[in-house]
Amino acid sequence: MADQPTSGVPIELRKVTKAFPGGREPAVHELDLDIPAGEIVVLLGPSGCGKTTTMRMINRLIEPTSGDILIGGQNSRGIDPDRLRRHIGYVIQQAGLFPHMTVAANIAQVPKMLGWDKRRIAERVDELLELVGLDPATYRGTYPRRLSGGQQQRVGVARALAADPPVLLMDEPFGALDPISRERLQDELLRLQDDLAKTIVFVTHDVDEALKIGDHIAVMQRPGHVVQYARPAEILTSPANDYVEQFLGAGSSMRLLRLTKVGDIELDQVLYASEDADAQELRAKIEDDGRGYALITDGMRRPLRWIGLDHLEGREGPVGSAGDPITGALSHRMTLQDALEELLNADTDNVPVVGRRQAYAGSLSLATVQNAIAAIKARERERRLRGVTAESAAAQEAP
Ligand SMILES: Nc1ncnc2c1ncn2[C@@H]1O[C@H](COP(=O)(O)OP(=O)(O)OP(=O)(O)O)[C@@H](O)[C@H]1O
Repeated sequence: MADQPTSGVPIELRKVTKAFPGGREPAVHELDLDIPAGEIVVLLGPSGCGKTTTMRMINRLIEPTSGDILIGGQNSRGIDPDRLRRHIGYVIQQAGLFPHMTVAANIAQVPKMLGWDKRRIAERVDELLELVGLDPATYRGTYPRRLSGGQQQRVGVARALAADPPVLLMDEPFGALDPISRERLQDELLRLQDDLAKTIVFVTHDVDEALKIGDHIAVMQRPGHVVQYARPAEILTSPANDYVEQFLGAGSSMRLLRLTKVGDIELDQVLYASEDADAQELRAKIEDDGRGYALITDGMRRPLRWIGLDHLEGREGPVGSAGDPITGALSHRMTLQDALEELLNADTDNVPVVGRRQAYAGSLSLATVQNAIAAIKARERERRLRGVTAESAAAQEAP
């Protein structure tokens, strides 16, 4: 097995149409879509808008009536369908595992077809089980019926990744799971994708799922075409038309909170110092800063304690162990919604945020979150206004 996973390749759909015999309208109609390498692109839309048909044309489970699909620049019509499918992982709802095969045998299907030797397959199966968070010793010999829905889905993902394909197609993979397992698997997919950088086409009709996991979202409408193709924040703050707006539904502020990561907003820069800092020098800095407190960090800049002027009163030499231990820290990867929950339950108004290697990156308070949401909305209003002005100017110039 190569150490570096094979990263994604771009997929291009060029005027792709699928008309099923006897259908009143085509399932997919002249669809153009550029799916960048290494991104998660979500096909989002109501039932019957052609999401599954689009996806299944990519791995040629369904043949387009017309149009072309290029995978890594190569026209899929020229690739043998079996060969194509070995290079495209496919994950479906309820995993679709073979019940009479063990977990290991299910995962090993494609490597076996590719003629890998037994040892390489066994090593790969264990590696993949680890990757999707299942202990190999416990699960490799188990049968699917003994697994929970979430565990089955993890095995489904491991199976799709078995031969390290550059492309993954995921058709409502978490649709049958309870909300908690579903969230967990979404998080894990994002974590995996950080390392794997596959090109992932993901079908869902769940708006929140799309906003959370998509790098880009293609909002589809019947008959099989794309009405808006943009990044999640843009779809949320400037829906292309009434159809998209209605499909997204109400609650855009709450969705913005879910969509925005703590690391995306401007954090409060509370003064920080190490335990070695001179107590009286720090005291002077805190007085200058005006906030009345600072954060003490260790040598790796990891937050340890809050310190106030009273803790430093009369203290000579280094700060040492003075101050009150912090009761928690927020990760820069958390959504603002999760951060808000923590802030509401925190003992202090400000909570430190940690970035890579748990190093202090800034602080967050309720007021900071509120300002950030207001700023995102104001930016968007301004952008829309500019768009409208440009449109009316163009209309006036028109003969
Ligand atoms: N094999 C088929 N034969 C005839 N019509 C089909 C076939 N497969 C899909 N269709 C029709 O094509 C249209 C698009 O179906 P498709 O399954 O791609 O939609 P979808 O957006 O994935 O819907 P869902 O969310 O319900 O899965 C629908 O009108 C469907 O009835």
